Formats: sequence, C-alpha cells, structure tokens
Amino acid sequence: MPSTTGFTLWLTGMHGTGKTTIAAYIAARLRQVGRQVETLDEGEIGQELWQGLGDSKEERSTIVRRVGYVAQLLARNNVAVLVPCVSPYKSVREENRRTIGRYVEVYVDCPTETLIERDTTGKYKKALSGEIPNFIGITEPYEPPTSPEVTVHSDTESVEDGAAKIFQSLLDLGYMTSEELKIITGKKMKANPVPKKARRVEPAKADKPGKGTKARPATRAARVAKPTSTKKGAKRK
Ligand SMILES: Nc1ncnc2c1ncn2[C@@H]1O[C@H](COP(=O)(O)OS(=O)(=O)O)[C@@H](OP(=O)(O)O)[C@H]1O
Ligand SMILES: Nc1ncnc2c1ncn2[C@@H]1O[C@H](COP(=O)(O)OP(=O)(O)O)[C@@H](O)[C@H]1O
Repeated sequence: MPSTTGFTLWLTGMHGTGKTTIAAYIAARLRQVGRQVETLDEGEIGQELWQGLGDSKEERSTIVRRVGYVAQLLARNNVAVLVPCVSPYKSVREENRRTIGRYVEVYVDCPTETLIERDTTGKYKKALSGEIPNFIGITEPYEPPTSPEVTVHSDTESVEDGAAKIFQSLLDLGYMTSEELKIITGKKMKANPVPKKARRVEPAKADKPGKGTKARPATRAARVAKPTSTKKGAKRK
C-alpha cells in the first residue's frame, strides 16, 4: 500500500486554455467518490502566498515553486491536489515533478489565435495593447512540456473528453481505482499500468531545449499588435 492516496494533478498552459474549467470538473467528480480535494488556483491563493511579487522570470519561478511546496504537503496527506497554473518554465515544473512525487502533468493546449478570440478575462486585449507587459505567450515565451502524462487540446476536445484522458492516466498510474472510476464515469475502465521505471522523473540537470521543447512566443499574436511597453518586473495585473 502506498503511504498516501494523494497525488498532484498539475495543469499547465497559457492563460485561458481551460485549466481552471477542467480542474473544477475533475474536483467535483473526485469529491463524488469521497476524495479530499484542494485546488490551488494561482489567482485565488496569490494574494496570500506571493503578495508583492512581480512578473519577472525569477519571480514567476518562485511562485511556481511555492505552489509546488504547498501541493507536496497536501498530497502526502492523502489530498488530491489540483493545480491550474500557467507555470511557463519547463525547468521549474520538472523541479516540482522531482520534489513533489505522485505528480501528473497535464498540458492544456490551445492555439494562441483561439485564446485571443476567447479572451474571457480581457487580459489578451490588454497584453496586446501593452497595458499588461510581460504577458506569457504574447510578449514572454511559454515553454510547453515535452512529455506530459496528458495533453488536452481544448480547441478540439470537450471538457469531458479532456477529463476522460486525465482519469485514464490517474488509473494507469495507480492513483485512482477502477471502482472509483466506475462510479464517476459509469464505465468499467481498464488500467494500462505504467511500469515504475517508465514513470517520468527527470534527472536534476539543466534544461536544454530539444525537439518539441521550443518555447511558444505567440509570434503571430505579437505581430497582430506590438505592445507599447515591455517593462520588466511589473506587478501582475
Ligand atoms: N503577465 C501574465 N502573463 C500571463 N498570464 C498572466 C499574467 N498576469 C496574469 N496572468 C494570468 O491571469 C490569470 C488570473 O490572474 P489574476 O489577475 O486573477 O491573478 S494573478 O495575476 O495570478 O495574481 C492567471 O492565469 P490562469 O491561471 O490561466 O487563469 C494568471 O496567471
Ligand atoms: N474544451 C474546453 N476545455 C476547457 N475550457 C474550455 C473548453 N472549451 C472552451 N472553454 C472555455 O475557455 C475558458 C477557459 O477559462 P479558464 O478555465 O479560466 O482557463 P485558464 O484557467 O486556463 O485560464 C472558459 O470560458 C471555458 O468555458
């Protein structure tokens, strides 16, 4: 028996891709089977945990490490922790993967053009006009994961489709049981166990960008409207 039934489901992706929506869907279903669930939403917990921190690469990395630390504390105490967090830098996410353990990375992907069209919060408009400087995916690169456990394409897959892939991965990794998933999905899902050796814990070495690791600077978006200001270290808006 593992020493905890907790795990961390880390959803990374640009702002507006659907991380929070998918996390809320998963959280509700985990509660349905009696799981203790915490969602660490960077927007909500930010005021408490990183009040005053700005938007430089270093500060963003600190934020992601802090969220990772809290996730680790909760997950080792049987909590299913959901983390919808842009977390743009691959090296920091991999650092968290190593320290947190029982970690499942979900890359929520969506073309930048679609994000700009959706723009449910108006942040892309502000980023493109330069009102929000250093915006990830517009004026700052987003580094996509190379081999996440799950990739969800939120422009072509529904929330339910994305969640089904996530549940399958949780079953394969042994973090959820087929009984729990039968209650949630109404179907008998079969596990394709991931051998312990094949589980992704990357060695602690500096990241070299390789195939598929190219950062996404949203070049088209940047061409659409060049922001008027690129001030570093500005406060998060
Ligand atoms: N500069 C920059 N670049 C990219 N994304 C940014 C930036 N500033 C804020 N955000 C994202 O906006 C989401 C909500 O932000 P909030 O204003 O509620 O809070 S906060 O900025 O996290 O403090 C939240 O994203 P989601 O978690 O995807 O909703 C923030 O990460
Ligand atoms: N397949 C999908 N998965 C998730 N969200 C989607 C999808 N299709 C459209 N959306 C919409 O996109 C928006 C994503 O917002 P949100 O979940 O807050 O994103 P994020 O947390 O990544 O910033 C929501 O309005 C949601 O309804």
